[in-house]
Amino acid sequence: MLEAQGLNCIRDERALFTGLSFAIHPGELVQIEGPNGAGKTSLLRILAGLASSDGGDILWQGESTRRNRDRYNHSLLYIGHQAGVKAVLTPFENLSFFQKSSGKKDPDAIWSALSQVGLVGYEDVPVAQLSAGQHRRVALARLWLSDAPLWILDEPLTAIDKQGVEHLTRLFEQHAEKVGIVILTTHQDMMSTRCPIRKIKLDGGVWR
Ligand SMILES: Nc1ncnc2c1ncn2[C@@H]1O[C@H](COP(=O)(O)OP(=O)(O)OP(=O)(O)O)[C@@H](O)[C@H]1O
Repeated sequence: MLEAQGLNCIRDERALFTGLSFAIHPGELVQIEGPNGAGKTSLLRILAGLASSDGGDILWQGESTRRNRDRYNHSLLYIGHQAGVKAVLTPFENLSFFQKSSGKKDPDAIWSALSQVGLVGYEDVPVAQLSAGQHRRVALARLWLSDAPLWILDEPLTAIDKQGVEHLTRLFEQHAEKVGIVILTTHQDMMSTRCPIRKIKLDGGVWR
């Protein structure tokens, strides 16, 4: 379970949210909603440990993430706006690099992930030469390679076509069904058929 306890986030002397508290259980698919500038990315970065809050705490499996940062980092996969994809490398090289970071070497799994995101045939093209949607797909292919139970995804559907959005939505549902947790932001409509999407809304310093 992931718990936010009384999180405050002040940016540029503006309170994006204060006292934000929630608990997200295994099996939940959660969308953080709100208009541009409401603080969605700020919240996801705080949850992923990439930015500091201005008060409050985050608990993973009942323990403060400040106390056991390594354990928490191994439990989560964060894909943000800067998707961590190296433009000079090919999709295959990017995914090999990601795999190695978790101590694995499994080319078959990389081929399978490339197939899931429709990039077989582009595996040896430098990412810099790919389209925006294909670039995003390289980043998202990591979802098929990750064992992390907690996925924190900032706008994963941006630049993805309609069919891709449907395919990713099925993947998010499957991850939740396998008692994972998916927390994401998107401005697109997501039609989840197998798993209700819980929404947490940020708007002008208030949340619900
Ligand atoms: N490090 C920072 N320093 C100063 N201001 C920041 C910082 N990070 C975010 N902000 C400000 O906080 C506000 C919220 O930004 P954030 O990116 O979290 O919004 P968002 O809800 O994700 O927006 P969008 O829907 O446009 O992606 C913005 O006004 C932004 O300029």
